[in-house]
Amino acid sequence: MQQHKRVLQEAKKRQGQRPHDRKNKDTMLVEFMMTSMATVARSGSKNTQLVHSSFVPPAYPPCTTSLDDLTPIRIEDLRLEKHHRGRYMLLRAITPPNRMTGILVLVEDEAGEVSLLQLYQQEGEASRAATDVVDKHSILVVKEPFFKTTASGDYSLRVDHLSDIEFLDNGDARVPRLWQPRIMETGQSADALKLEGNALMREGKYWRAINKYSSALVHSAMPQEVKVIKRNRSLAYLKTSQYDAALSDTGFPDFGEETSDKALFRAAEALYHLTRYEECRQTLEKLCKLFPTNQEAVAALARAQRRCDENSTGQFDFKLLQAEAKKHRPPHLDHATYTGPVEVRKVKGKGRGLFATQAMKAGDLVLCEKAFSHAHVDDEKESNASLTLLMNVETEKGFMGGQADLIQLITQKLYKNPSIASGFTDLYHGAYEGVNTNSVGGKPVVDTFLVERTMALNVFGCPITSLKSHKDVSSAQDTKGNKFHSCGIWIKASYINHSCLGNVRRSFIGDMMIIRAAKDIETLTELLFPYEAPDGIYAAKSGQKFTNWGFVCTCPLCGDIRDTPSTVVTQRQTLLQQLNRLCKASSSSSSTGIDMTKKFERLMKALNETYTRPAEQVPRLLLWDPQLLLIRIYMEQHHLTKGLEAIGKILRLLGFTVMGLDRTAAGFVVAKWGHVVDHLVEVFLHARSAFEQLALGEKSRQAEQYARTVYRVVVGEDVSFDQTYPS
Ligand SMILES: C[S@@+](CC[C@H](N)C(=O)[O-])C[C@H]1O[C@@H](n2cnc3c(N)ncnc32)[C@H](O)[C@@H]1O
Repeated sequence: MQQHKRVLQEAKKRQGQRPHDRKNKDTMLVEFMMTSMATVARSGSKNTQLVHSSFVPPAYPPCTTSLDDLTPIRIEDLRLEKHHRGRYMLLRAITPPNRMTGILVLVEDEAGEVSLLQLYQQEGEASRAATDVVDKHSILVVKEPFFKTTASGDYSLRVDHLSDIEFLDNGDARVPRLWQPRIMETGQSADALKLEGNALMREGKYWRAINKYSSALVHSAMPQEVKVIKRNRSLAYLKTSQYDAALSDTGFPDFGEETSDKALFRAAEALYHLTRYEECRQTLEKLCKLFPTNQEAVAALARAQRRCDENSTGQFDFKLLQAEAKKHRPPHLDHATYTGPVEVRKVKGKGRGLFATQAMKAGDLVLCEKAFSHAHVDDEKESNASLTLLMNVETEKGFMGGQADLIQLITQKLYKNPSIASGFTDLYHGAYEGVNTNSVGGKPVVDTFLVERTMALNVFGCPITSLKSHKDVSSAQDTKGNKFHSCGIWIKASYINHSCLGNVRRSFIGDMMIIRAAKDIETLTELLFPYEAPDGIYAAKSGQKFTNWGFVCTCPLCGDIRDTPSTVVTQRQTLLQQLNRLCKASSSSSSTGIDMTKKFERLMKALNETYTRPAEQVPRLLLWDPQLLLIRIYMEQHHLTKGLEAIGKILRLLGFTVMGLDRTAAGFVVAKWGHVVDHLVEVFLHARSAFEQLALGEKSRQAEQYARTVYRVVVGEDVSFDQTYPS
């Protein structure tokens, strides 16, 4: 990062200069082809991790001027480190593309001058081949070109905003004569072009088919023919995830005369992907009525109905969701979002926040939200994967893997489907001011840097499922400390502010985020969860944990960390070390004698005395772990009274208020919920076991209910409870 900063500073010194040491065309061609060959060789070799690293330039806005109002500029006239505002370049690719972090290609202008062109935020190879984006002989326009020095000291045109580039069709009047192919499509009929489009569709070349159909439309004047070509193009748009355009091509919402089943079906598909489930359902109902023998439509209607039900009732088949998350890679699940009784409100000092509009009980479903965008990183797969590393010298932040991929995924989604962009662009994006227009000349404008900033302030890491991480944590298999590389954006959940001691908790099943109340919540309470799970360590820099998010946490735990003198922290550490030694000794010897447990209790008491604020206000997160060990020891030894006492202690350490953890017939009640951790399931199950052995059936059932509630909060559902904890 520092080295690149120096490169950038050096480059800045040359800002505005016209470079006089540009390489000639032949040298550039040879060098480019050598680099391309090396990329291919690297990607083909086994057991190598291909790291594509790239430095993000200082943020700059996309072009918001219509092409008609821009004037041309040639490569020769470009100045270094400059955005040539008000200008455009007409270019032709003279090489096939090379895919690195971006797509690289050599281009020439009409004067035959050559430059490297770097295109960023283009789709990944898996969804669109680089040659489908730009290939040898592609003709394109770069709006307000940015010319810069590359990390290797060469010069390049760099395009970060998708909307700053426009590809021209051969038939386009702006294509210079010199670059026009010998056989022009202008001579072809609309019907012939449509047939070519159909052939490309059959070959799976959807992007090229779109171009063919678009050319056909230019040459067609007959309404019926236009309708057919558009209907065909709508399928190509669906295949390339351009749902707004697909919907528009079907003639939705009135479809005109003689509505075809294909148009209705494609409109319904587009609506489904735009998550407009109710309109999708209505369209399919119409289709089923008009074409009652269409079995595909019947199945699609049933699917749309399920999404509508999930959306309105919050009833999900969680067993199915878990099975799907296990099976699908990436784990992108086909389900709707349910939004519970919540609303966005302003909060003093925090911008906006999410509030409960109804009282909720611990375990209640607040949100079950489908990711707006989700980047899956297979944590188990280590080799031969390509990894993107983006470094922003301006903000001194780096994005790796999932987060770097997410910027590209979101940018593409917004560019392809402007109708759903506002959900994302309305999210908090700090001080970055985006451009105040979202379309120019009927084409969407997407600001990559706004996407990057918004992503950084709203992204959440996620496991493949919280069920898996719960099992890992419970069996002490979690060696990564819950650091997940997959990540995503969940729009509604993004309005939730941070507190280390939140009242709701998020969990995941694939790309579905499930938020449940982790406490009983009163109406109009602000919903809060920890952005990072608190560890209870009293370190001086704990308060700086959230500087990346632009705030300092003021929750009671962080307040206590700040107020606790270092002498107390040292004393606590010494006691904890003694306790750890004792734990190790107990695990290596088969018997855990009375002496040892007494020592344990003494140390725990001494540790508790180092805290001044009641655990009800500030949970003692460092202590529940050893306390759990004590519970296990007592339960193993069938010291049920001691076991129940120890359970009461752990719950109080975590801020719970409980009653009835004894041998009496009085009910076992959690009067107030504290901080929920995964191991609480085990704690309540120990209580169930103790009560069972004491023949206190009702209390045992109650303890199991609490275990299930905690499980629901940490895993997201409780249908898998019996399998995870067979009795
Ligand atoms: C995911 S957004 C949460 C919603 C945001 N408050 C809004 O207005 O849209 C994260 C941003 O909210 C603000 N925020 C979250 N928790 C906060 C807290 N405890 N105190 C102050 N600001 C907080 C910070 O600006 C943070 O970067």
